[in-house]
Amino acid sequence: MSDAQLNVRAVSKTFSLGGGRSLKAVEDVSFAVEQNSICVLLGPSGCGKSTVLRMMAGLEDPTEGEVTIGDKTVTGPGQDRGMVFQAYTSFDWLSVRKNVEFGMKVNNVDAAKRRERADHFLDLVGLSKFADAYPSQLSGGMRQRVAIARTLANGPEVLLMDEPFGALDAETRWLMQELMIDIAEETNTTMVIVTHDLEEAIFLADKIIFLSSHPGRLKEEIIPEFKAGKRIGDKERIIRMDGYSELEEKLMRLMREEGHRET
Ligand SMILES: Nc1ncnc2c1ncn2[C@@H]1O[C@H](COP(=O)(O)OP(=O)(O)OP(=O)(O)O)[C@@H](O)[C@H]1O
Repeated sequence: MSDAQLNVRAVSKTFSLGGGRSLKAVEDVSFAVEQNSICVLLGPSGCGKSTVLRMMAGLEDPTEGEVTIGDKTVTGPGQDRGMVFQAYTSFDWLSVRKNVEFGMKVNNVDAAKRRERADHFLDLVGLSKFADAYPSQLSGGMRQRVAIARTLANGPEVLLMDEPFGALDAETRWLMQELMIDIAEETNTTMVIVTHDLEEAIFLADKIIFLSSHPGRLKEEIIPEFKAGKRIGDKERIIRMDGYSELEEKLMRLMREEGHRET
């Protein structure tokens, strides 16, 4: 596949720790994210997943290398990319609908269009009935759905998500993962998702980028071949498919190797 929308090219990141000390968090990482695909960044804690995602978002500058979207180099945040974090980032003094309209309002989208788009994305994430509620009245999973709807309503080409379901209980997490498959199918948004949850990675990914730790290097690029290029929106089904357990075992082995390397 050569229709990559996003390219991470030979990217390294060294953080200055003060007092003349520095930490190389990411070293010479390259990979491509194809248009309309879901790419999962996986690896042990501290391997640099968030740092790579933040460079894609333009929130950190690479020390070496570059991130490109189409033929443009990323030099800072931009409306072509939307970001969803683990922590709920809703505006608690605004209703759910106003939360989703927020970015559009900043961009001077007219009121009728804002409302129409907000209602569309609230429907997509299953929150139409809660449009007039306030975030404090919602569960964690619902608040994260507000954040996703708000980000999608701004029309990004790429959705960047950093452990988006990390704070949720197992059952809600499961439902959110299934929802993300529906959203990817419906909106054709390219997604890059950071996780350290193996099951989440296998379920969501068209491609898994596995990073090794200290510094984060590309250890393996894995296509879950057993899905045969299709997205399976049903977790119970995917877990029973031939090839699922083999991939899970492989990822567990990679995680264990990297865990041992750290100690
Ligand atoms: N702003 C910063 N200044 C200094 N060091 C940093 C900074 N941000 C990240 N690091 C370091 O870079 C390394 C990679 O961090 P990063 O958060 O990208 O890893 P991660 O794989 O996302 O971890 P986790 O899964 O635990 O969230 C870590 O050693 C971290 O301490």
